Amino acid sequence: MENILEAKGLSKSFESGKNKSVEILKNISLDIKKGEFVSVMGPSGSGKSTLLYSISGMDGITSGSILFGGKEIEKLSEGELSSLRLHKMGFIFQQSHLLKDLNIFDNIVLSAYLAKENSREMVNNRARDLMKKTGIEQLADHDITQASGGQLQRVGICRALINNPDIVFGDEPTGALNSKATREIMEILKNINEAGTTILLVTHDAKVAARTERILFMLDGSIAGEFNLGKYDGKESLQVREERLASWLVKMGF
Ligand SMILES: Nc1ncnc2c1ncn2[C@@H]1O[C@H](COP(=O)(O)OP(=O)(O)OP(=O)(O)O)[C@@H](O)[C@H]1O
Repeated sequence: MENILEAKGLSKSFESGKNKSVEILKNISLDIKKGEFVSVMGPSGSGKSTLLYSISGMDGITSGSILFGGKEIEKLSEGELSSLRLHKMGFIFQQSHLLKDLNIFDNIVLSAYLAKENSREMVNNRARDLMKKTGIEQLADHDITQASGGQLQRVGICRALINNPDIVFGDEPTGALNSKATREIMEILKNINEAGTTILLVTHDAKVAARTERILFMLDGSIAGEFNLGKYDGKESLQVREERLASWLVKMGF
């Protein structure tokens, strides 16, 4: 399968005090194939979120290169990069970052109205379809204050998918949810992935990672190892996947 995303020799440093910088990502190279469902695990502070924001072009890098669909994203202008993020990428965060002044439906469609790629009618139909698939169709007119954490995360998923992105990035997308809502959100992501969308998640939760296909383990700014569990297609129980992943994580010193 073709790579959708590649990082080559990616490093990133942050300024820390006068004339000092600290290297957070250290010479990382990785490939994400089209249609893969990948998660990134590792101890707190190992650089997982920084990796996600760097390879999605949300945050700049210090050296190396990132290729999206074979194109080097650092060579894109700010306008081209925003267009790439708007049309080809979707983002789901731990907190849904929704706009308080808009109802749930308008939060979902906003970026598609801005993208102007499709008519409002088409966008509205897609939003309704996504809301149905994620089980929140009854919430269209509600304020975001009237929804539960799990419902808001579904709104965040609909918003991330409204422009039919090629890849969805998630930073602890189930981090604020209880275990039932986590399972439901992971089931939705599994369906999205089966429909062809590539997904890359950061998670600290082995139960979440066990539902993904390949797990990258970060340690101190580097990818210390990866574990290929294969697609979660029902051939093997989730419990067996969790056990296989847990024993690998122990070997990795997690
Ligand atoms: N904007 C920033 N400026 C300076 N240092 C930063 C910045 N963002 C992150 N860091 C540092 O980079 C390191 C990695 O942070 P990052 O959030 O990527 O880790 P993480 O593995 O996602 O952690 P967690 O699991 O706790 O969310 C941390 O030491 C953090 O303090």
